[in-house]
Amino acid sequence: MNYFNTLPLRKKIEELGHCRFMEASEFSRGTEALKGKKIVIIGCGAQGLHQGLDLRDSGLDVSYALRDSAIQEKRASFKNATENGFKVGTYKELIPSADLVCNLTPDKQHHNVIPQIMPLMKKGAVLSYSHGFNIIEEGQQIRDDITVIMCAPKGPGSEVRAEYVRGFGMPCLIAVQADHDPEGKGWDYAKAYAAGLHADRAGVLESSFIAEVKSDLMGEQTILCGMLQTGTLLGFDKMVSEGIEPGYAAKLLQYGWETVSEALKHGGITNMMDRLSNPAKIRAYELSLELKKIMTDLYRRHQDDIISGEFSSTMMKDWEAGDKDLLTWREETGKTAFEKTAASDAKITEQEYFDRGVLMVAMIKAGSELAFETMTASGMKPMSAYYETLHEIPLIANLIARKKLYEMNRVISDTAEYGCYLFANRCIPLLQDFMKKITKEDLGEVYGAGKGNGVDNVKLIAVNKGIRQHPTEIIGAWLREHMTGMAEIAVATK
Ligand SMILES: NC(=O)C1=CN([C@@H]2O[C@H](COP(=O)(O)OP(=O)(O)OC[C@H]3O[C@@H](n4cnc5c(N)ncnc54)[C@H](OP(=O)(O)O)[C@@H]3O)[C@@H](O)[C@H]2O)C=CC1
Ligand SMILES: CC[C@](O)(C(C)=O)C(=O)O
Ligand SMILES: [Mg+2]
Ligand SMILES: [Mg+2]
Repeated sequence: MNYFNTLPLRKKIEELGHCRFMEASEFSRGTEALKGKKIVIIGCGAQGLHQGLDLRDSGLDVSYALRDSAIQEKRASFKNATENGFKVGTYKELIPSADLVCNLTPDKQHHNVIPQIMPLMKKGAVLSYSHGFNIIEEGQQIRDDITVIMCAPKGPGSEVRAEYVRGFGMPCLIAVQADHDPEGKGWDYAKAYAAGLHADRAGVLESSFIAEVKSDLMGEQTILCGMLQTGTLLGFDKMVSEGIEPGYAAKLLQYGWETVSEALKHGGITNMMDRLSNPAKIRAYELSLELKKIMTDLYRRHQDDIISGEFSSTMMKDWEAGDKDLLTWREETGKTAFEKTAASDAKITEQEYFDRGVLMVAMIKAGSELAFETMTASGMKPMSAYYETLHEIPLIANLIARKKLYEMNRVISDTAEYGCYLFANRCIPLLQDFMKKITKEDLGEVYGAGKGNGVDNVKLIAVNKGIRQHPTEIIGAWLREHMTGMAEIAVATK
């Protein structure tokens, strides 16, 4: 049963808006609450492996409980854990002595996994999640003596590790589930968990399971994955139809998202737009306004379906059908011309990715502002919407640079992958007419080459104002001031 839908409106609003930026001083005890405690992670995939490596490097005692078949067949999860020197055991061997059990199995498995592990957990143990789907959308019941917490990194597992290794961290939302903190230790555990991932170096929000799940689903379906998939597939076909060499088009898209969105991390949309020439900036701004107009209803539809539970019930029907839709969509994506075209070895400089990628910049701007606006209009707070949109875009774009859309959809959760295809399959037809007006100058060639940097002052001032006054820029500037340790990512191609 959908837990969110059982709540009175007052409670829904309160939980959706639960968001407080946690000060560095609140993490002064670091990982102390978890020191000497047995942490058992279930599942050793995208989040499981990388969180485990971070927690161990932070001096904590981590081992992995895997299902019997994974151990017997020495599957990837078993290899991930053992080759990294972790202790591995069955549920029966490891869970009874665990102080903290981290459920890092795929969301679609939670309703199977939790009933298996719950009887094995010792009295008063803590159960943690990195996403609220099972508790909120499925209404999973947990034993009364168990404390239920969340530490949800706002980025892919591989990047949770990469940011830690770079000396920074991944922003996290932490939460303690309502009525599931019988000993009052939930927040201490959640804070220590976040500190173990070095999330406090990037920003930790005190949140709720509800705020996390409703914002996370929205971000991943729209701007983070669905929009990048949409822009990539449409952009590639457009460039090729305009006579741009396919290998070059593939390269511009594969590495372009990563390169242009890196500018976001450091200076938000303002900085990304400032990387364009004046005429290109005005063009990107105008395209982004048009895109926002066309896509507003689609973004709202996705958020509305997430809030009402329509999205989760549709996806759960697909789980019951053996992932019929998911697997079809995955296969279709694999067969697209973009996925099948290898990037050429043509040299594209870092600046050229901006100059030749005006449409990509416009899509990132439109998509991230729209997702931010839609989330905040639905009761989620700006800080949380910022992490879920702007901060995370480059972290997802990195995955496309590595191995195209395949890599993005492989690394993100099953829930995100499903939502990504769902959105892209709706957005691609919606943007057909818009794409007819797109020229090679908007994507593929240098915008306004040879025409100089001159523009109308009044227009430029209005555009700059429009960019800088967006609420995502206001909260972003404040949050970035707290991210002093952020390290630059080495962009794949410069
Ligand atoms: N992917 C990401 O980057 C992010 C994920 N999250 C959340 O983290 C959680 C984990 O997701 P993610 O890391 O993507 O998951 P993965 O799909 O990467 O990993 C799943 C792991 O769980 C194991 N597993 C699968 N099915 C079962 C089962 N029935 N019983 C026991 N173990 C099983 C798999 O091993 P084996 O099959 O060998 O048993 C595998 O090691 C989810 O709640 C997700 O929403 C949050 C933020 C980002
Ligand atoms: C963007 C997808 C994500 O929410 C994530 C990496 O944060 C996921 O579920 O994988
Ligand atoms: Mg997420
Ligand atoms: Mg997610």
